[in-house]
Amino acid sequence: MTSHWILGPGAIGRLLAHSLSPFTDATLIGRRTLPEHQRLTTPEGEERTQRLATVTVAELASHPLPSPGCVHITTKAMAAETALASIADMIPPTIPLVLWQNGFLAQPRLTDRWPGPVLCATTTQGAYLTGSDGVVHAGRGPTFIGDLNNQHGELAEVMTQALTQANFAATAVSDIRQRLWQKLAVNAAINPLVALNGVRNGELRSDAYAVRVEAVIAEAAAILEQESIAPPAGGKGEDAWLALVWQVVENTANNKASMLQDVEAKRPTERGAILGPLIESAERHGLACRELTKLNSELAKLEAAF
Ligand SMILES: NC(=O)C1=CN([C@@H]2O[C@H](COP(=O)(O)OP(=O)(O)OC[C@H]3O[C@@H](n4cnc5c(N)ncnc54)[C@H](OP(=O)(O)O)[C@@H]3O)[C@@H](O)[C@H]2O)C=CC1
Ligand SMILES: CC(C)(CO)C(=O)C(=O)O
Repeated sequence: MTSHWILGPGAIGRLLAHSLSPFTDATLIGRRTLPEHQRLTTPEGEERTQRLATVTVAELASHPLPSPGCVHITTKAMAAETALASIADMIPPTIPLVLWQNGFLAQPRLTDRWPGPVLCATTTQGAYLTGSDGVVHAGRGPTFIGDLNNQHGELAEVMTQALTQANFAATAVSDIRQRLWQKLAVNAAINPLVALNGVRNGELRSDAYAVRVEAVIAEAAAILEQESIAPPAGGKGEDAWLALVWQVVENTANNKASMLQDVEAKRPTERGAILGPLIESAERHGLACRELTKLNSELAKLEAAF
């Protein structure tokens, strides 16, 4: 992979740019001008400043760059299509995309609409921004890459090699759809409740919230079965999902989940990409989704007040 454009210079976008830049040609593309000198704080607390190639969409339009080898889209889920549309005239439609969003919103839509290959990544790397020139790499974790129709296995291999060489450990997989939905299920059980109640993940274990967590999992487990998404760790149905969610709550007890961070910053949440596909699937299959719909409405009401 010769050159990478990274569209969406947020936490994941900057982490990717910091990782790739020492090894290959990587350009961060955003809506606003960013300082060239960007600071990365590693999980070990080390600070490194690098000069990253950054450009705005407007600058790209007036001073085109040579076509890249691929475009990583690292916006939030609801912004991915608009972001791609803003540069679509500047790249051949055969360029491979890599979608880094949580949930399952941008992935099926862009797989259907983009003529070139569309890879999807699901990552457990953790990162957050500290102003316009800094990103904190809070925790390392694996990344899995594949495409929804399993037609681009070789490309996924090339991409994971480029990332792994840049110390961004990644593995090509043939079951990315399963993995995206599994992560979505965990996010649906944790994120809306902590965001609505302003609590850290571990609080969900208290009586005040546990019943609602379990109600979400019961609805999600039935929906996932209809979507042919295997329960985690070879387990069976709702119990396996419950065990996974409580394990993640335990492991991330002290975390402020991403949706809570969005609510605190009065930013729109990714509810449409996380709760949306579950509710849409429940409606299609005639399944109950009262708790999921209630969470979605409560979040919509909260966001409307921002
Ligand atoms: N951060 C993390 O640890 C993890 C994040 N993810 C997922 O990765 C995705 C990205 O998350 P994250 O990096 O945290 O999000 P951020 O909010 O930090 O970054 C999103 C970036 O996209 C930019 N953007 C929005 N619209 C456009 C546009 N039209 N053109 C160009 N840039 C645009 C924003 O810029 P602006 O400032 O102009 O709004 C911002 O820089 C999400 O789906 C998230 O769920 C997954 C795993 C871990
Ligand atoms: C698993 C969880 C909920 C951990 O905080 C997460 O992925 C998020 O914050 O979005």
